[in-house]
Amino acid sequence: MSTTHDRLPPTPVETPEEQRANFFTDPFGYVEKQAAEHGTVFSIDLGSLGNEDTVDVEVNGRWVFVSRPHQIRAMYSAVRTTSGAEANQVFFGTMEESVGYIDGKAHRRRRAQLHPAFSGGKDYIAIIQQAVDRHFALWPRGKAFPVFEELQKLTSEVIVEVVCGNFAAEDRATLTGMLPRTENAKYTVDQVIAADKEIRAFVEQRIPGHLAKSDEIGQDDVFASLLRHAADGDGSLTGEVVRDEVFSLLYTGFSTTANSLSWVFAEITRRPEVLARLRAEVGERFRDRPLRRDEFGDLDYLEATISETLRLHPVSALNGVRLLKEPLRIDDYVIPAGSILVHCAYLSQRSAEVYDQPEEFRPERFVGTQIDPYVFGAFGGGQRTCVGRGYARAEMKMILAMAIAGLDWEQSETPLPAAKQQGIFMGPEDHAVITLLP
Ligand code: HEM
Repeated sequence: MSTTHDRLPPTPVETPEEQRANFFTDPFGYVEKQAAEHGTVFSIDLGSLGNEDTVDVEVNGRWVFVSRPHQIRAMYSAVRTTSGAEANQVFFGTMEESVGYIDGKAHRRRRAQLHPAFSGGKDYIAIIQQAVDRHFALWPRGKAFPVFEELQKLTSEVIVEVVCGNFAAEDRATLTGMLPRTENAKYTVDQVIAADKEIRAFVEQRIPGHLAKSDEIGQDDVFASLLRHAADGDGSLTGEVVRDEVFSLLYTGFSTTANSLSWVFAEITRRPEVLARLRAEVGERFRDRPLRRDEFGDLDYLEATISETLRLHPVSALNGVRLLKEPLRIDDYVIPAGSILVHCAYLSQRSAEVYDQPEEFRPERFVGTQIDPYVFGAFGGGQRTCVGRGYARAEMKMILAMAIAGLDWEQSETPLPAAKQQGIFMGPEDHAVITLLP
């Protein structure tokens, strides 16, 4: 238990309501301000997570941000004394039964059930290539357009195919059309919640039909694979669980990559030297054919450009969140039980203590280097590291390789757009406006 002698992390002078309003208006700007004033460990009151029955709300409102590799290591190593599920409620409000919402053994088992689908089990590369071909042909030529909106359509179509490939074509088209309504700053919170509910209901309605003909349909999408585990006697996979798991994968699967790809476009349309190196590496190879698995390793500079983009533009200021069940010492502070630890990759990845010349966009820094999860935190860390990180990198690599080989665009002369919350995730405020040459 915490005592009055424990040193608590410094906190802003504003009222809790002001802290929340300031953070949610400009998460990156607000954490930067706190780090400049208070150093590498500080807390912001982002509100209780509705856990008043189980934790002390006096401390539950404290979200303690950490951003140095040894602090992040301490946070992720405290597996037995932290809960990701309880802290994740801040994100997964409408994905109640999904992997983000469970801890311990059940969490490990669910991850094992999801893992094969996202680690090479399915040939999603061919799916991506076909979708890219169709979508690139439709992107406007000779006039400025927000590439984020186009990327959302593309990444939704691909994730629907990967997760729900056995749905009827019209159902897949409906889902693909619905998903972008869940992540775009132009929609109100109420509109987003309504879209979440609609999609979950749509998925749920299809469960009985798929169960009935499970012998006929392929087992090669995530939906079918979860239903098979359920049919094999895994009682934890109820209809509600399958519904929420499928929704969580569809949502995280399209929105994160669309935002991150938009940042790549925003960066490379302003950096002719980076684009020239990418063009030299990619060449003509992927204009008309997919990137083969054995060629993935060849594109070091492209891979490094994706890492460098995720370093400067993580999708969130909250890259890993864990509710403390017991006090934890971090540097001079004893963080009380009930607090929520936050791994803030935005701060660590822009710190001169962690990266050399952090403000510069230099993909070279990642070429030929091993990624250290406590230094590069765009995918979170520890036992809950992003389930879809391999898939996300492969999808982004494929789309970018085909864009670099097959599209040409005007160089942008305007400053890089500010980051803006699009839904759960952060993307370029202007939705990354680009102009393709005819
Ligand atoms: C650029 C793309 C992506 C980024 C930057 C990203 C980032 C993250 C982060 C920071 C976390 C939290 C990890 C933690 O708590 O330690 C996470 C978790 C998760 N991600 Fe991703 N993600 C991406 C793509 C995807 C994709 C494509 C999928 C699925 C298709 C996905 C599915 C998930 C799931 C299910 C979790 C929860 C894992 C758990 O709690 O065990 N993500 N992701």
